[in-house]
Amino acid sequence: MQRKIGVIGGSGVYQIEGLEGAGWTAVETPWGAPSDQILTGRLAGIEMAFLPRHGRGHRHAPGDLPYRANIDALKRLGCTDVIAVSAVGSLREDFRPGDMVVVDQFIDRSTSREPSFFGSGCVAHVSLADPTCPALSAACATALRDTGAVVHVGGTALTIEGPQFSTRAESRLYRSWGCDVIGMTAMPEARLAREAELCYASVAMVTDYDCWHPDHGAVDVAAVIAVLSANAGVAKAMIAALPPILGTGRRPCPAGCDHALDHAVMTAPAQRDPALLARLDAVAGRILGA
Ligand SMILES: CSC[C@H]1O[C@H](OP(=O)(O)O)[C@H](O)[C@@H]1O
Ligand SMILES: Nc1ncnc2[nH]cnc12
Repeated sequence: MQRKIGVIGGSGVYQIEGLEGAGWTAVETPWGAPSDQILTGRLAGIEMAFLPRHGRGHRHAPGDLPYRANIDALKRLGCTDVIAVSAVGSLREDFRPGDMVVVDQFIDRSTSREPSFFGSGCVAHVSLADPTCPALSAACATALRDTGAVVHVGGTALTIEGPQFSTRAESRLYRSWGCDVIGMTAMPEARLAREAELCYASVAMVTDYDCWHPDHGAVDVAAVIAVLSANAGVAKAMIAALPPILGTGRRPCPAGCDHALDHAVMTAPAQRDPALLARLDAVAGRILGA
């Protein structure tokens, strides 16, 4: 099987360079339109699909993002792997602005987002115990080290609803929970990638210390943009370094990300809603035969 890598670019990452045969494509999905057109092409022989999470020009707020359409569109285009790039605040002293964190756990404090492709008419429960793909995450960590960035492997990301940043009391609370970084978009993106049987890795750039740190001012957008601008090349350099690490071919995922739905669907075949099954054609066609 050929590998195809989807990249979801976060704040400050609205396109990637160097793709052969590059072109922006509009993708329709049963869940609506994705955040933007998708840039496809090849990087050192690997098929790539890049989607700016907030759209070019940063049009979409984190609470209103078409999370389901974004993941469906990447799956529909044939992506096997998704690398999600995000700007995050740090909740610990030793994760400094400019550092990169390969996140491997999430706590979800978002409040008004569609968290699943499934529902009444086709009920499914996938495991999220280990929500990121270890092999893809390890490849990202290797590629990041090649860029010379300071890399932290492993970390728990807390997702807030936003769009406001947190209060100091919330920031201290999340630290007391053992969270390492804070952002607004990792959830439900990671949930949906697992339901769509995609290998998913979360690569976060630390842009600030949120508002808990006594020696740093509270986060604001100017501070985030200053760090993103100073480190703009890191995420793109990571992507450029990935092809020789990953290779073009793809074996079954050792962690089983690509078979996440094997024992997940509860609804008896005769009770399944044909309209929902039709919407699940790309995401769950492998097991539903849709
Ligand atoms: C400009 S800081 C707030 C904004 O940036 C992050 O976006 P993304 O995760 O897409 O990089 C954060 O989650 C907020 O949406
Ligand atoms: N401190 C912070 N809180 C939430 N999202 C962020 N994105 C970047 N910094 C953030």
